[in-house]
Amino acid sequence: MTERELLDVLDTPIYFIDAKHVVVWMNRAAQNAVPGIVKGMPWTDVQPRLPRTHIFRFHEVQVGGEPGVMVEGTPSVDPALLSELERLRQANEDLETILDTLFDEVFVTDGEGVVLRVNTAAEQLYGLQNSDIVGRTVFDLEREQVFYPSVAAMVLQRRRRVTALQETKNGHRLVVTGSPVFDREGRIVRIVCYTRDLTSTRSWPSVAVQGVGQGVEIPWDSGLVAENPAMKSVMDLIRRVAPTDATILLLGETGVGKNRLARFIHDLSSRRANPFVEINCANVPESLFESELFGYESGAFTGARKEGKVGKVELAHGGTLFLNEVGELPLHVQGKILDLLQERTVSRVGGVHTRKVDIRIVAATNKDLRQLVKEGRFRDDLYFRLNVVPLTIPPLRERGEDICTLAETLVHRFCDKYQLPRKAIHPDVMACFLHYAWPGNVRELENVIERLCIIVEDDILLPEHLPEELWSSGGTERGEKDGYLGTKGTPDNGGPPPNTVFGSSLPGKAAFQSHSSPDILSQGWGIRQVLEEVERELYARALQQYGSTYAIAKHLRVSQPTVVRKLRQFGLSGGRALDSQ
Ligand SMILES: Nc1ncnc2c1ncn2[C@@H]1O[C@H](COP(=O)(O)OP(=O)(O)OP(=O)(O)O)[C@@H](O)[C@H]1O
Repeated sequence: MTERELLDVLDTPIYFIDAKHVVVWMNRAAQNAVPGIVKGMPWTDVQPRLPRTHIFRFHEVQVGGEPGVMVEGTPSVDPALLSELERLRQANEDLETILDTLFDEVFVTDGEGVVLRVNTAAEQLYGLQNSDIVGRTVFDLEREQVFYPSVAAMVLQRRRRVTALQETKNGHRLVVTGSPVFDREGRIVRIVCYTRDLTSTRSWPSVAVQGVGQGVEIPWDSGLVAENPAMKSVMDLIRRVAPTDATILLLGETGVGKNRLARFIHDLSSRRANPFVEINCANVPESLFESELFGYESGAFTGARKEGKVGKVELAHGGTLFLNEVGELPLHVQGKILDLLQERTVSRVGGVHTRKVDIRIVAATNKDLRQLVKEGRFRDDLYFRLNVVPLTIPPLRERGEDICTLAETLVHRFCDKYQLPRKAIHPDVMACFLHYAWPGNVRELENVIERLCIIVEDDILLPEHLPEELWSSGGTERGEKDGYLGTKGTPDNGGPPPNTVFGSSLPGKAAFQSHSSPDILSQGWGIRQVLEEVERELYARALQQYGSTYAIAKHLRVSQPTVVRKLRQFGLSGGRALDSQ
């Protein structure tokens, strides 16, 4: 190949000009770039016609054995475009740096569930290089159990923010919140997942996360939350037995939702248009039981209404009779209930007639009926009659998935109810919720959240807003029994020593003693003020001891952003310029 043939195959336009400034040769790219330029043309005629899309450089060369010039054009880039590109490159670099300094994992996908970015925290959580995650779909990663379930997949399915518990292949237990980002047409274009690792701070709820998308579809307007697999099984069974007339016995601790489920059973049955009548057996005085249940005829007893009274059983005709707290039924009434269950007839107190009733019985108790039978306080024949379809509702502490979803829906519900802007829940708060034993179950969670929604002015619920029993739940009965690690911790498990604040384990105990001494009472300090002072002191000492906000976060078992916020709040500078915030 000759030199000219070689230049002809190049994409860059090239012109050769001789010593008299006349074009003596040009390659094909040059002919295509500006048609009409021919050999022999003076360069002064050519130059104004050169395309602006190129930058032309001049090189001194020998042309036909004499000094000449080779003009070479390279595509030019708009300087504005160049600086925009540079700005974007810098912004991207900043974003990567910010993401990588975060303690927690951040995971971003597109609207198809393809992973676009993850920060370095992810490598540790999933035991994979970022390059092994980016570009894959969350569905594949879920299938390969790199993590399970995929919260991004749940967000795609539900088109709303989702918080759920997740387990990773290498044994990390995470609380993940995924938020959708929509475009103007309402399409999901990004899902941003923020992850909190709970592995080292608590035991996992006793039921592992499984079966997302399995189980029952609860009617959207039931408002019932059942994401936990054991709870899903309960709902599954309810769905199957509700349409039958089978007697159902709901078992479970106080506040787990027995009442709510009894109504749900009624609503799912063909009796839904007829009455749902509840009698709370714990609230009826023993002497009034029979008349409450079965009614009475006029003049049946002294003090009775002249016109008589229809009992609850008759009122429930065609519908459902809900015997709440059935374990409290007096023995003599138990026999009558047994008759009712067998005969489906009722006779009013003081009456001679029996009436047929068409009722479905749902009963509930938080007592151990078998134990009551053993103690002779509950008839065994009635127990067997009621125990046709027993449904045990797990306590809330065993339903981590439900805690997360309930907490979020309740925050929305109460903020809407009180016409307040909706609040977010900080992952540390969620972790406290997951720690806590919830002796009052869903009812207690409802109360806590309602109170928080009203009291907290910030638009995010933070650990310091929680009532004491919740933020110190690592030391609750459950925490200690199960070996949970909480904010109290123990020296054995790497947490701060017990009673760190007022105890003798920390050096410089004297600093705290002034607050813990009886003097404090005479100073008229409120508990909040005392706690704040102690917290300030603790942060001050941690800052002195560890220096870095990351190290403080690790030792105090809070997130690094919380440390930064606290140090600011208490006016404590240092911490290596707050470790880049
Ligand atoms: N799965 C759930 N989803 C949403 N809300 C629930 C759920 N379970 C219970 N709740 C709510 O929790 C509160 C307590 O529920 P409920 O009164 O049904 O409990 P319970 O087990 O009958 O309590 P008790 O034994 O004290 O009578 C109610 O406000 C109820 O609506």
